[in-house]
Amino acid sequence: MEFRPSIVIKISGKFFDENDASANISFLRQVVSSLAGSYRIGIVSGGGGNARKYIKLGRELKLNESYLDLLGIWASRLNANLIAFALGDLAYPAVPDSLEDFVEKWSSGKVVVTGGFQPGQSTAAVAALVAEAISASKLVVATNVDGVYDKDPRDHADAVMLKELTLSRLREILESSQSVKAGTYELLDPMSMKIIQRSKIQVIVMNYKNISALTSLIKENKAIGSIVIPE
Ligand SMILES: Nc1ncnc2c1ncn2[C@@H]1O[C@H](COP(=O)(O)OP(=O)(O)OP(=O)(O)O)[C@@H](O)[C@H]1O
Ligand SMILES: O=c1ccn([C@@H]2O[C@H](COP(=O)(O)O)[C@@H](O)[C@H]2O)c(=O)[nH]1
Repeated sequence: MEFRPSIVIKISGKFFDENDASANISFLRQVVSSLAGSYRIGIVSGGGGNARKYIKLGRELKLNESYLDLLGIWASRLNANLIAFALGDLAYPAVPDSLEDFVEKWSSGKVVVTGGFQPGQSTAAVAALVAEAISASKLVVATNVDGVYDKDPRDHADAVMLKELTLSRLREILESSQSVKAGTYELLDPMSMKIIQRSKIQVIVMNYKNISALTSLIKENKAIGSIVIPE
């Protein structure tokens, strides 16, 4: 069988909270179907508004962080199931619950869609772990901003987008917003950055509104969003 390079696409949970979420998912399906003949694709989805809603309810009920994370994991798995179902025959029809399970399902040759694995991390860490395990050539982080900024663009109108940056610079930028509390992770959590560093995974952060550009990003190496150099 012909070799197909592997890529991982991490979709922010915010993707599922947009008014046009079903149109977004249809676009994603078109892109995945146009790439699947030449690339092996792993998809990781975030938990989004559902995760935050259930984590907030759990926090009001004084549940511990581990249970709150589990609620977030279930929300991310719900989103993952939606994508897997929408991809139909292209995707493995069940969502993995661990890295071992992911690898087993990956051996089917199909697209594998996953949510969270275990408490204490975000789905960005899952994406990095999966990318490492399948030796992905790229990890694409599709989120609700155009790339990595020198500070959080949600809070700073003068934030400047960086087309290229090192992982160390990204770590410095995200340092002040790094948290390991359920539902509060932003963009890339500490665990994801450790894995990216040790396996030298190339990361591209882009806006999911531009999802149709994924094809030229993957096939032609077109510069889109921010590229994070793992050094
Ligand atoms: N320096 C920065 N550059 C870009 N985005 C940043 C930065 N600092 C913080 N952010 C925030 O990170 C958010 C993106 O994180 P993202 O939505 O990918 O996380 P997620 O955990 O996958 O989402 P969710 O929790 O909704 O599932 C942006 O909305 C942005 O406000
Ligand atoms: O492996 C994982 C993945 C996720 N969580 C928890 O779920 C929420 C939602 O995931 P996001 O990546 O933030 O969208 C996350 O905040 C964690 O609380 C987890 O524990 N383990």
